[in-house]
Amino acid sequence: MRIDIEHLSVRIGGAELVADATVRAASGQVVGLVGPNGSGKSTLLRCAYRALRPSAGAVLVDGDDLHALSPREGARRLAALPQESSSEFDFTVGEVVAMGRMPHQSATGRVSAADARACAEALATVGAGHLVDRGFLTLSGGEKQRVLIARALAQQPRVLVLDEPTNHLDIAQQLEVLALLRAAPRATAGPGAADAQRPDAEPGSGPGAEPGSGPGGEAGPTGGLTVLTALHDLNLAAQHCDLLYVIAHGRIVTFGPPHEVLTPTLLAEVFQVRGHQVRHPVSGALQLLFDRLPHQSATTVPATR
Ligand SMILES: Nc1ncnc2c1ncn2[C@@H]1O[C@H](COP(=O)(O)OP(=O)(O)OP(=O)(O)O)[C@@H](O)[C@H]1O
Repeated sequence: MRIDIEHLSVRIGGAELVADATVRAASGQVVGLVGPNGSGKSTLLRCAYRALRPSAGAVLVDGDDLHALSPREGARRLAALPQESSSEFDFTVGEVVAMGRMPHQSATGRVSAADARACAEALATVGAGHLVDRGFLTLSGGEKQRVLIARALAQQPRVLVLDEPTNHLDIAQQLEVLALLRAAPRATAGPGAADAQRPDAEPGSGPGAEPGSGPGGEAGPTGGLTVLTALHDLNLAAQHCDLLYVIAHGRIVTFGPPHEVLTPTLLAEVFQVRGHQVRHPVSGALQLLFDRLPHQSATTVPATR
């Protein structure tokens, strides 16, 4: 199932927080949204999981306007992990994860064997099965984050929208969670899903290209978990995302495979750092090294609002 955020704008109190943003994730892709603080990532994602209604544009889930679907149908298709979602639930971990099953339950709210199985699997996936009887409030920040990811997985969505899922996680857990998100599409995808994750099978990309308009752009495989996630850590984004969209001042400035997007020029213009692309000495994966940009040579993306 794909998600297409089409020409989306958000205006609040006279300010345009997001302007004409188009972000597309084909079925089974892991798509990252990166940008500096205050660039509009959370605002865009809040529209993508229905917490905010856009002023213009649309969020399409498999071609249907998400904001026109019933809440139940929307929640069956799409789950979210908001940025500040560590709500103070006075429930056990098992009860918090079971909340993810609500879109699938009858009006009586009776917990079926399928519900129990989905919750147990979700907790096991994030390595938190042992926490099931703990009070949510007693967990560490990282444990809470993993439980909230489990709640989203228990919802068995086809599209997962996450805002900074690695918040509160130590480095091992950051790598674990992102590997998990990458593995999820392969675990649940239909035939051909693995192909869609190859860089050479990704949509047309780069500045000026229409997102999803290139070879393969409309050809995501059927089935599979589609992930759209905001990430601050550009190295994690580079290593775990098929495609990156870069947002600055509420506008998408470029998108494409990480190695094409995270160029020294873009890192200087958008993130105000001097960046170098290197390869991991063992894995060969793209790595970014940063240092401060000399102040006098800093260039900035023109403000759009
Ligand atoms: N309800 C609101 N009213 C007014 N301004 C808002 C509102 N929500 C967000 N903003 C502003 O919109 C801009 C974008 O905010 P947003 O939270 O989307 O950025 P972000 O890219 O997610 O930032 P960060 O990386 O710091 O989390 C910020 O300047 C923020 O102050």
